[in-house]
Amino acid sequence: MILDRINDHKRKQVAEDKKRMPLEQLKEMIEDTGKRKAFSKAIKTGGKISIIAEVKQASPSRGIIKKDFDPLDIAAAYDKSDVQAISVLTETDFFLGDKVYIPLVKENTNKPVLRKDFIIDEYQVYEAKALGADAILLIAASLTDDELVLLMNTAESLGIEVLLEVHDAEELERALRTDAEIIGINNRDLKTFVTDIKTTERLIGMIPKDRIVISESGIETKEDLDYLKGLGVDGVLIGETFMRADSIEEKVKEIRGIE
Ligand SMILES: O=P(O)(O)OC[C@@H](O)[C@@H](O)c1c[nH]c2ccccc12
Repeated sequence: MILDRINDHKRKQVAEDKKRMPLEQLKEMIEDTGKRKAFSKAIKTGGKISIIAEVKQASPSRGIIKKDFDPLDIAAAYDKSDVQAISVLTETDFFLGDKVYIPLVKENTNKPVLRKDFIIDEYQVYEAKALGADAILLIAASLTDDELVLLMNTAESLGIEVLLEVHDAEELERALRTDAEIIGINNRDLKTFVTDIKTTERLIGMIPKDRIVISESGIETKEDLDYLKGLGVDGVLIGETFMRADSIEEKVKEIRGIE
């Protein structure tokens, strides 16, 4: 299964990273920006659906998505567009991301940034903070309940927010037992790569109104956005559709229904 493969690989990488830069040293690089909750504030618009736009070069299911990939250009386009936050893939071997893309992107925008990676160790949460991320993704399918609580507590202590991703009812039940404020429903099954936007419809009814709900993956058109809005999601996470667009700014307008 691909998710297990990625996580196994990640465990080895984190072990090497810890040798290169021990946690104590990493902690010294963390600055307290005092900026808390920037991510959830930005995506709680109180009205229109919010968009988290992703910086994504490739994926294991699609291969290379964007050939002339320049994270700075993409960040600049997202900065000018009606998107509320930016997700940056930092996983190197399956998604061709890079940790340095976070500080790079932050140079070109003040919008909050989510670190999108396969986080299985506290070390990576400290790293996300040192890189300047406002939020991290945690994937319920990759973590035990105890690991989830530990990583969420670490994030909380650093003033970094968590988008907790689920794909099915069982994962969602586990997520709801934590105090995760932001729940992501991934329409893509990370075990099979099958994407079905109706996943959101199947799960959203279980989620109490006080949580922020983000629908992730496979969102391509204005119709998709309208459909998800109708289901009551607060926001969407979109990567490929923007990466394949000739103009990101035009694409954002198109799916928002702005002429
Ligand atoms: O490119 P898409 O289909 O718009 O999907 C974006 C995002 O949801 C997807 O990249 C994603 C969702 N959860 C993940 C976990 C790991 C890696 C990637 C992801």
